[in-house]
Amino acid sequence: MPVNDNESTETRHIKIFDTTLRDGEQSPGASMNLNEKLEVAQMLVELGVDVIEAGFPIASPGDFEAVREIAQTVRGATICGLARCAEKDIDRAWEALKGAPQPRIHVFLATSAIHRQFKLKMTTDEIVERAIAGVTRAANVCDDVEFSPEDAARTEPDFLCRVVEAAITAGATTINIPDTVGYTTPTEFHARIKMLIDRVPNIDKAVISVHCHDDLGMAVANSLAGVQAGAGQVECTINGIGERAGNCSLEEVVMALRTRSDFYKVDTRINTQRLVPASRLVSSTTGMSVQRNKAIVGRNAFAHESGIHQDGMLKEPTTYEIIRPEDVGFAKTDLVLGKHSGRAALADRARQLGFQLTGEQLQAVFERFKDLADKKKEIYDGDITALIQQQISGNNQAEWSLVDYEVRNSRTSTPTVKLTLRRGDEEHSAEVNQGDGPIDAAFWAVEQITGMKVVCKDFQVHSATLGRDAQGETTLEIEYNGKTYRGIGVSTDTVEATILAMLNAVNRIAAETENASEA
Ligand SMILES: CC(=O)SCCNC(=O)CCNC(=O)[C@H](O)C(C)(C)COP(=O)(O)OP(=O)(O)OC[C@H]1O[C@@H](n2cnc3c(N)ncnc32)[C@H](O)[C@@H]1OP(=O)(O)O
Ligand SMILES: CC(C)C(=O)C(=O)O
Repeated sequence: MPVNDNESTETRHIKIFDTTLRDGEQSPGASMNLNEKLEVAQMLVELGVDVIEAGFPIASPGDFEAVREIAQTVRGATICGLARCAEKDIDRAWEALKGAPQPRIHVFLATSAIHRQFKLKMTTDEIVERAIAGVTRAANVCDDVEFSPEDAARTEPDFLCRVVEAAITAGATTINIPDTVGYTTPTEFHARIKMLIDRVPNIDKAVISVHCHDDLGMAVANSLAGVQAGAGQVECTINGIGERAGNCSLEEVVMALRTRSDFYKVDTRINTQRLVPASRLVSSTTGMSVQRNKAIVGRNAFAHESGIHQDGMLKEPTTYEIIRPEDVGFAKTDLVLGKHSGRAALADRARQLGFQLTGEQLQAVFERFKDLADKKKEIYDGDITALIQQQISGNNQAEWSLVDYEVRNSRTSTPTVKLTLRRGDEEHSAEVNQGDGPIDAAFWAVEQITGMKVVCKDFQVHSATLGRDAQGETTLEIEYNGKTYRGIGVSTDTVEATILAMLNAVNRIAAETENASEA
């Protein structure tokens, strides 16, 4: 068995054994029906996995049927069925698998002292005998037999070597070393695989496999340590689903092996561009959503919100990304605009939206953008467009600007609006207690401060963006001295959007009046 500890220069092929349909399905609530399993199995073939563990045929008629259907119809990967070291399990597994071009029976028996004493109530000799009997029965019908000493990571080293040697002699072609309860550590697991390679005399007759659980969040790290020590197969699941905290995540282990091939010096057959579609399919099929910050396939895995990172990404993507998003099936990097973003990302988005902003315009939009980002979790393109349009249409004559406002309103009382505006260096305030509602009251307050009596000809409010925290856009037309002026205002608060729209229009009037007096 060639060992790829760092000094080796040889590239080894690592088999990817996917157990989404068996161990993954053991996640509470993740059961899949026959059609769903077939769809996932097809996706696994597209992904390029070497082995699909399709189920545990003795578990139920449905599981049997799914393994049988997958064995009959899915081509391009070894199809595997799980069995206890029990005649009826092995026979049932073979019944489901036979007919597949590349069938595999996976026989398991726990070997650790805890499992022997409390669960199986068997001595070490009985375990060895039972393992031999199970593997022999499977090998009599199927050339490809995998044996797993369940809870191997907690099994006494000498006894583990004894069982593994016996299983290989009985015909096992793959020896899978499970860390069934996610207890081991990378250094310890590396040593365990190395020990088997060094001490089991016939180990070169079998491929060593690793099967790690994530109870301490180390399933991927432990699997990688196993590969580094010489394992040739990794057992894993899409999105890391599986018993309890789950299994080693396929997308993470594959991308770690690929991204750090300089270190591991191995390759896999996985078509990595299918990782995100596979993750989405399994998530929608099982109803188990993927957390946003999940490595490789999470929504945030290639999203950047911080200004310093976005600036780096715009200059050179490798500053903050070690994987190209397209390589795992994302369309592109996502530069999310939010409260941590800077001018570089805002200017870039403005350009993408078709606006060429001057330095001054960018600065003004940036200040309003930061105010908005403090109020809103996500800033959409519609928000940015609204901010820019407002700036472009109003920035030349921004004579009156909003400082603050306060609204008091109820179903039974007349609304009150306290408003403060700035003109030049001076602040002007008014409190009005009149109007049909807070928006009408806001109109009165603006009129009172600016001294402009206007007639509202048209007034519309609509949502400029999506979601509960969407920005409202107010557009209005007012008549002043026989002329009509338009105004636009955008805010998450419709009263504020109205005041801003009103000021937008009022400032046009003020600019015109000023120009006329200068002429
Ligand atoms: C680490 C793993 O992920 S192993 C796979 C775990 N997955 C599952 O268990 C899902 C499918 N399981 C099932 O549907 C059921 O447990 C069945 C059909 C397999 C068995 O059901 P039952 O016959 O009712 O047994 P039950 O589940 O209650 O207990 C398991 C029995 O298998 C025995 N057993 C456990 N592992 C093995 C093994 N590898 N080889 C032989 N016997 C075993 C247990 O000792 C126990 O036997 P006992 O009833 O004589 O004490
Ligand atoms: C059946 C074996 C491989 C298993 O799932 C485990 O030990 O976790």
